[in-house]
Amino acid sequence: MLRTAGLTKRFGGLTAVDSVDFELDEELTSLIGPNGAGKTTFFDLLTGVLEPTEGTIELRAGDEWRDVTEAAPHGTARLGVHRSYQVTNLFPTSTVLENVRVAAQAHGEDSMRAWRNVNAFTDYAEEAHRILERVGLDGEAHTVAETLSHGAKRQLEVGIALAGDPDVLLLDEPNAGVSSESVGDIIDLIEDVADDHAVLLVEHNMDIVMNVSDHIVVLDRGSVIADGPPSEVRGDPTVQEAYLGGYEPGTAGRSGSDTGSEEGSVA
Ligand SMILES: Nc1ncnc2c1ncn2[C@@H]1O[C@H](COP(=O)(O)OP(=O)(O)OP(=O)(O)O)[C@@H](O)[C@H]1O
Repeated sequence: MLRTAGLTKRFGGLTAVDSVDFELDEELTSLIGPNGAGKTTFFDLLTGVLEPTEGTIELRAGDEWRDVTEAAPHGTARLGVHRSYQVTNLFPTSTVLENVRVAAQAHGEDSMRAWRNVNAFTDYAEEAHRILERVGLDGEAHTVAETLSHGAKRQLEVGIALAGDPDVLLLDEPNAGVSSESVGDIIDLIEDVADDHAVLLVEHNMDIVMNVSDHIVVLDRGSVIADGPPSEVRGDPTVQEAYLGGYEPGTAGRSGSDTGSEEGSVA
């Protein structure tokens, strides 16, 4: 679905992403690594927020690979790469339904869908309702977004990303700030969207990562230090030393990185 070759980003003398060769298939891949490893910078490169210093990014379109290295965020979104943001990216005073409907409409107008017609408003609202059901927010359709719990906001962000009808979904810490009771819902949501999207997940909660991932890529100081299924990556001594030293499995009820050093999370 998406691949990079030699992808590099330097900020002055600091190499934040260092010659990364990466491929995302129809699966759920997690990108993990210590704070400052380059995960957010890698996401920013994939979505066109940052321009690479070197290397290429390609997206598969049918049987062909399309070079999207130079694409701006709007362009990568139109080509099917959508991201749910670590920092909340909602219209806070609009309802849950409005947030998703507007995203669906923006995408529909962009892609000039055939069903754009006089009933378009209703169509987009119906699509938004379907998405809300999928992300578990159908009961909150008329709630004002800013009044939602942290967990529900993360669900809404995923809903907004889904409204763009993505092929590739980049999930940026969907568990950040989520209460322990809601972690199970977030896991269910991640697994559900991974059924029909290629998903790249950045997440500090290792219980979530080890549970949901088909594949894990470990970054350390901008470079890939390990790449494989969870069972392999977990036992890799280099990964243990660089990142997983403090990880104790089986504590998935705890929240993510922005609440500090929690059981099940390493940073
Ligand atoms: N705009 C920027 N200008 C200069 N340096 C930057 C910039 N953005 C990131 N960096 C640096 O690049 C490195 C990688 O940062 P990045 O935020 O990508 O790491 P991360 O793995 O996402 O970390 P975290 O887990 O804390 O979110 C860090 O050393 C960071 O200080």
